[in-house]
Amino acid sequence: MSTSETIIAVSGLSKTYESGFQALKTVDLEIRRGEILALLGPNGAGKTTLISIICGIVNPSGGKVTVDGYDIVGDYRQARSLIGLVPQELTNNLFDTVWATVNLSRGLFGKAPNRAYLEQVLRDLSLWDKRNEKMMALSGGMKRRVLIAKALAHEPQILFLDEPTAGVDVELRRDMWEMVRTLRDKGVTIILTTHYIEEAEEMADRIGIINRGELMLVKEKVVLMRQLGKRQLIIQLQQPLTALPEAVQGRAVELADDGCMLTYTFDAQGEQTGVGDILRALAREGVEFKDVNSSQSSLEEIFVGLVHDSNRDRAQA
Ligand SMILES: Nc1ncnc2c1ncn2[C@@H]1O[C@H](COP(=O)(O)OP(=O)(O)OP(=O)(O)O)[C@@H](O)[C@H]1O
Repeated sequence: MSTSETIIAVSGLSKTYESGFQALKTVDLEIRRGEILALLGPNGAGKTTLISIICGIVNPSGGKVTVDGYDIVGDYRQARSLIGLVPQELTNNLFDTVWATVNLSRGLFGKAPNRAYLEQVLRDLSLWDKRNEKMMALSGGMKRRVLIAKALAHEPQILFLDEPTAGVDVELRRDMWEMVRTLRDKGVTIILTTHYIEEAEEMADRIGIINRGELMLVKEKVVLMRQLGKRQLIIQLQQPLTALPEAVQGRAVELADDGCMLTYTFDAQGEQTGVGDILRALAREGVEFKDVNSSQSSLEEIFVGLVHDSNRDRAQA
């Protein structure tokens, strides 16, 4: 096994479906061993297409992907055996039991039987008590848990989760996050696609944003939030103001909430935030504060801003 930092290398990857629709346009991406990478993007952005190509389900139209050095086309079996995929859609044979489903999946990858390992996987996913039940008798949430167990059955080094928590209840979502963290602690590389930005915010080490078949950026989550996030100082006033105080005119200060609140937006990265200046200037003018606090824009605001700006630029082009 290679120990290089990159476990999946995607270069110049493109996909045009038979309909002529170009779902991916020259994607380059290096996924690091042991990281949790979240791929965010609106509906139809190309997330599933990208994952499906890496997992060997969809053929690329151009470019190259290697998984731990194995080419996904030329060395398909080796590459695929390193990967577990939890797809969006339920794909199980409804007449099989939970145990048979998971055991069969392990066998398909040519792995020797390992009852103890599979028992642990089922226990971790709260499925052990259901092991003898037929798939058709399970609830939707339980079926999803089986999809995860199936993906883990052959002890993959890499786990892809395609919108793992779409439509699942709070408990399953929490269990899934817990499981993802445990797997990461064991060194498994995890790639998840999601519409839930808070999920990426909570879980990911790095975040990739896909829009219209293009990977717009891939960055460390903390860097992304620091670079693109804006901070805001929110000042609640004792007495409403009818106009912006002169001392803060020309600064990024706005009067809101019928004159009862002042907001000051500043660059979170800047060396000088200007917060002290603003507060002193207001105090000098006799403005009295009821409450002062600050907020950091969320990943959701950053994401919406980025995708919105890019779509607007395209429309204007
Ligand atoms: N087999 C196919 N033939 C033609 N077009 C397809 C095919 N599969 C996907 N597409 C199109 O490619 C685009 C990207 O789809 P994809 O499923 O990769 O997006 P996604 O980002 O995963 O979206 P979602 O968040 O809705 O799952 C969509 O416009 C989709 O309609």
